Amino acid sequence: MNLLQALRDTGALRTLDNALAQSLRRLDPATPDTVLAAAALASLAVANGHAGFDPTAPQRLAGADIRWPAPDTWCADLEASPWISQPADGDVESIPDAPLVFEHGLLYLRRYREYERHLALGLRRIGAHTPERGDLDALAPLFVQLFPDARTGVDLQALAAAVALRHNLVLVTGGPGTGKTTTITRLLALLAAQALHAGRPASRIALAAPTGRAAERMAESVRKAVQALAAADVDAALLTVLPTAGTTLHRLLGTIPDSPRFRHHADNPLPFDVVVVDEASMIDLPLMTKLVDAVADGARLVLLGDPDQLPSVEAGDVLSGILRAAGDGMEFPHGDAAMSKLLFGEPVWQMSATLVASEVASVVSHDDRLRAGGTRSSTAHSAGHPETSAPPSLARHSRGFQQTHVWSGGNPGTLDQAQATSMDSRLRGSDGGSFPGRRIHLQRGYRQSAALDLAPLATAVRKGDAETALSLLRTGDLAGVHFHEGQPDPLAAHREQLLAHWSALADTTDPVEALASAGRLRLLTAVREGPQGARGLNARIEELLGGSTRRGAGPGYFHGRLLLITENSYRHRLFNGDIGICLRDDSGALVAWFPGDDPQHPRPFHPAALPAHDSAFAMTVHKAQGSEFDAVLLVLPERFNRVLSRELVYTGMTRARSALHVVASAPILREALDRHAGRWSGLAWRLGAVETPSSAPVEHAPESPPSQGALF
Ligand SMILES: Nc1ncnc2c1ncn2[C@@H]1O[C@H](COP(=O)(O)OP(=O)(O)OP(=O)(O)O)[C@@H](O)[C@H]1O
Repeated sequence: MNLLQALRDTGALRTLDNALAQSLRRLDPATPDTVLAAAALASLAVANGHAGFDPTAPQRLAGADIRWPAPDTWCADLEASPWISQPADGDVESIPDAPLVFEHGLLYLRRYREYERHLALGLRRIGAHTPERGDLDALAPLFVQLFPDARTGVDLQALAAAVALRHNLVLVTGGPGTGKTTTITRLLALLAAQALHAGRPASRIALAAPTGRAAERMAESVRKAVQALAAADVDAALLTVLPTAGTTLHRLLGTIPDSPRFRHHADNPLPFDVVVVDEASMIDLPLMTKLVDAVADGARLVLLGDPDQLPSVEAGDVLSGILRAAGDGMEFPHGDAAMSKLLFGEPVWQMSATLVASEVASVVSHDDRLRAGGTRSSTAHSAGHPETSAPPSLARHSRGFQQTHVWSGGNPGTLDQAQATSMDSRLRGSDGGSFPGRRIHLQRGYRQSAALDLAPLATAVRKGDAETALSLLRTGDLAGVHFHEGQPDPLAAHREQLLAHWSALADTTDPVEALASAGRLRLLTAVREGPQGARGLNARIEELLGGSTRRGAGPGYFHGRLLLITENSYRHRLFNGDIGICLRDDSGALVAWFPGDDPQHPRPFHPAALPAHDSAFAMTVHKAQGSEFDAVLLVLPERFNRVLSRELVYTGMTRARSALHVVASAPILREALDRHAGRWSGLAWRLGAVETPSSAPVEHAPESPPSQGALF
């Protein structure tokens, strides 16, 4: 049997994938079967979130039982096909007549290869502009006021702000509560001061995020950070020019009805000097390309995100590609005496020692936290054990220096100059090559909650350390974390508490109050279908609520029903992931309320006039990205499903603010943590990182067969 037929028989291909292969066959009946199958798989790859398809690892995409062609012969067939172009250089446009492109080991649909190429060029264009440095001495007093810890050598937030003063393309990454938004707010105050000193108008600043909820959360964090700066006596003239509202990327770029194009693009760039975008891990390849395209020449782009979260549902994994190409910022500000003086008030060689000391200190403090949780000794870590908690780049810097005074005393000033020079040369070896973007990874969590001690568990999950995660869950020592092992049905085990919460939602007719209460608890699922899927759970919850308290309500909608918008509607200004609630008004009519720009003024809709929506008592982790809830019940399926990954579990868990309930079995949790949700992408390579497509983090092949059906 031929390969295309075998793929069709497994049910792996979508109609669209098959249609592409069939049209190539119709146009040229001599097209080899291996090329047709590869074309279908390149199309399927995009639907699975990849930018292209790697023919050396097809089993990651489909069909455990298929006899795949030998990679060499398959690649040779692709290279010989007239349907497939092979550009001589990653920066040149591929031949428009060829619908496919084979480049750096990946077979792309041409459109996605061109998105990647445009994105790489656009990022380089933004990063290539060096911002005016202004009078750094004049900025120093404010810098010290904003980052009082910088001079003691433990402040990566200060480093991030300093890097962002010096570079136009900056990524500030870190887990929840590591101060990404706080840092950027302080950076914006520094930029305002720079403009004031130089007699220039204040920078025009945009705050944006992929979803409405994420944009709202970001603006809220910025407002809080501004209040904190005001309380710390930062000049009010600097704070009044800072933005207080956020917007979605779609609104920022300006949608055009019934068109995938936006009003802002290279020829009509965004009217902003600084564009700050939160939740960057959620942005897919086409949207990031359009955003970057629309950033004006000379403007800054600051991306914030948590690289351990799930990648975008749509094709891309863009953030991870950019991160792999960007330097880690640790070389900064080598050779830049004025900058290092601003940051550290010290000469350059001492600055390097300070940085290393701060990194070692952060690994130590992380180990201390783990030890406090009673889970493991810090000895192996402190000796530079490969399992160090720091990301690889930082861990690399930390290793080998632990015998110095820095390690024993934690005092950055105690290194001698030879040691510092040796560190300095290692640090210099870590720069971002030719790619001008810079990244700083914040490590210290500041959002301490007495109610929820999530950090040790989140760290174990992020690292894929299932044994530690299970032991933390089982001992029950982490405040606010509960493990419901062997109780796969949350509606059986916790029925009374859950129903009490949802019934209470209907106790009010005030939409502001009801929307606030709606965010208190959420069932998050890995999958949409099946007994532990969002769809089935919602149907059962609706029935339980209707049966217990809402008898007589009309079909579909009822007072207290939570709604989740599942498509973007610019006409309604409602977007995929927005959550609302149905309430009866004084006349008895049901009204669907959704948050507006001002939380005190939600917007009413007629339920029947809403864009596509589901119930939102339970929702998938994918849909919950960018949102937080007081209590989260994270429900994993009983059977293995290929959507499971450590990123999914990490994203689900970190949506919780004060209580996390994990409903899962140990084997499924182990399998989930053994897998990465990584994607095939050539972006890092295009941006100058040295790697092959298969050296990027990609998911492991599942041990048990994947279940079929729509997953999210
Ligand atoms: N250097 C700091 N010192 C003290 N508190 C801080 C510091 N940085 C941040 N915080 C506090 O930590 C909390 C989280 O900060 P912030 O919202 O900036 O984090 P984030 O990384 O943007 O979080 P998220 O990923 O959830 O958006 C806030 O209450 C903030 O005031």
